[in-house]
Amino acid sequence: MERVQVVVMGVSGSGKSTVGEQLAARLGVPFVDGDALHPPANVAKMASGIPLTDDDRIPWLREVGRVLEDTAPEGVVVACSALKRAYRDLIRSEAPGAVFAELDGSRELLATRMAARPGHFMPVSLLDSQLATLQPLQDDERGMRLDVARPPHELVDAIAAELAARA
Ligand SMILES: Nc1ncnc2c1ncn2[C@@H]1O[C@H](COP(=O)(O)OP(=O)(O)OP(=O)(O)O)[C@@H](O)[C@H]1O
Ligand SMILES: O=C(O)[C@H](O)[C@@H](O)[C@H](O)[C@H](O)CO
Repeated sequence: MERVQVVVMGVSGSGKSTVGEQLAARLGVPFVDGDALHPPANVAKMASGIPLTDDDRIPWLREVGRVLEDTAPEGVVVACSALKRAYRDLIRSEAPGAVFAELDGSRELLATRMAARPGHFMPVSLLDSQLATLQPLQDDERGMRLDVARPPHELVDAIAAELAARA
């Protein structure tokens, strides 16, 4: 198998962790949750309802890129919001082979899923800022966009098929 360096991206509640973990298992590569790479100060900020700034995110995005590049020779799946084009450019500067799978959903569906999720640090009140910050994947970026109204196993199938078609 070709080396796979996949970023499962999207706003909070879009299913990055759920889909990313299952995709990694399907591909037989490690899974890393980008939330675990945030410095504690970033998590504390989000938990108190304050959106992160570019300055908060930039060192974290570099780390995401390094993890994509260095984790394992067979590749890795990383869950990372990667909301702006410039953020994805930064990740690609560390990991040029990165492919992005963007999880898209309506505000209503995302808010419902966030509210139903117990014990997570991210408040639903930050969803609007996440959506306002999001710059969807552009045509010249390697990747794909998927509708999160579909069940996780279908999303995993679709991403795996697209990766296989590109290999
Ligand atoms: N495709 C799906 N269909 C139904 N429920 C889903 C789907 N994807 C995720 N969920 C559920 O929605 C909630 C949010 O998913 P998850 O925590 O994976 O999102 P996330 O993007 O990783 O969020 P965050 O970045 O805020 O941690 C979870 O309770 C999860 O079980
Ligand atoms: O860039 C950001 O604002 C963050 O990465 C968020 O997206 C969260 O970490 C994540 O979604 C947890 O809810």
